[in-house]
Amino acid sequence: MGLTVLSGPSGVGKGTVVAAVRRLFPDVWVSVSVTTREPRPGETEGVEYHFVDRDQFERMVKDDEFVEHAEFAGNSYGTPRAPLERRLAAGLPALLEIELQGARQVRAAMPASRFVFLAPPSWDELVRRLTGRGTEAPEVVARRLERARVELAAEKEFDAVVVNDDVEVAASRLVSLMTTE
Ligand SMILES: Nc1nc2c(ncn2[C@@H]2O[C@H](COP(=O)(O)OP(=O)(O)O)[C@@H](O)[C@H]2O)c(=O)[nH]1
Ligand SMILES: Nc1ncnc2c1ncn2[C@@H]1O[C@H](COP(=O)(O)OP(=O)(O)O)[C@@H](O)[C@H]1O
Repeated sequence: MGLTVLSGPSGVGKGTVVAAVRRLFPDVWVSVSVTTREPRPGETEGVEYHFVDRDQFERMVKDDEFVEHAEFAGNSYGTPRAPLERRLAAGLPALLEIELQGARQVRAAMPASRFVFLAPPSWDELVRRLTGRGTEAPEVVARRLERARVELAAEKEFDAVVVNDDVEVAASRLVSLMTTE
């Protein structure tokens, strides 16, 4: 009942599944990451992310304010340490949605955590989702697809795999994995 880490390739639907978890299971606590990426339309400071500039991010790294942090497609992302530690110290479950390098850092630092891989129903469906979102320029999509190939190969490092076919089914599977021993 401690920490669950959700990872998976860009475009598989991690953000969508986590949004469904927030909606259907409002008691589940989800860590809010810090990023240097620009907010997308509809994103709100403090909800999807805390948006900071590079200097602020670097200062937070130096001050050891992150449990883990990584570069992804030209931006930095990190998990704030203090709120997560407060949550876990109280014996309550917590969910992180992070990319592969971060998941590996958490595995090294907190090996008792549960690692869940969100997988696409197929490669073609992954390409469709990543292209269909329409929020990134073509070269950014290409960079993310390249990265997705590497991330798909890491599936076997994870404790459990959830296929994101239906969003609500995937959200329910994730939450039941979080709450079973
Ligand atoms: N290591 C790490 N990765 C993160 C963190 N927050 C988000 N990510 C990952 O960064 C990647 C890019 O996120 P984002 O820019 O929101 O794009 P999207 O996930 O493709 O919608 C995704 O794989 C996220 O899971 C974090 O705090 N640490
Ligand atoms: N189960 C699903 N079925 C169909 N489309 C999905 C599903 N889950 C997510 N999507 C769509 O796929 C795209 C990528 O989802 P997103 O949550 O942004 O992925 P990630 O956070 O993993 O990069 C979005 O357009 C989203 O609406």
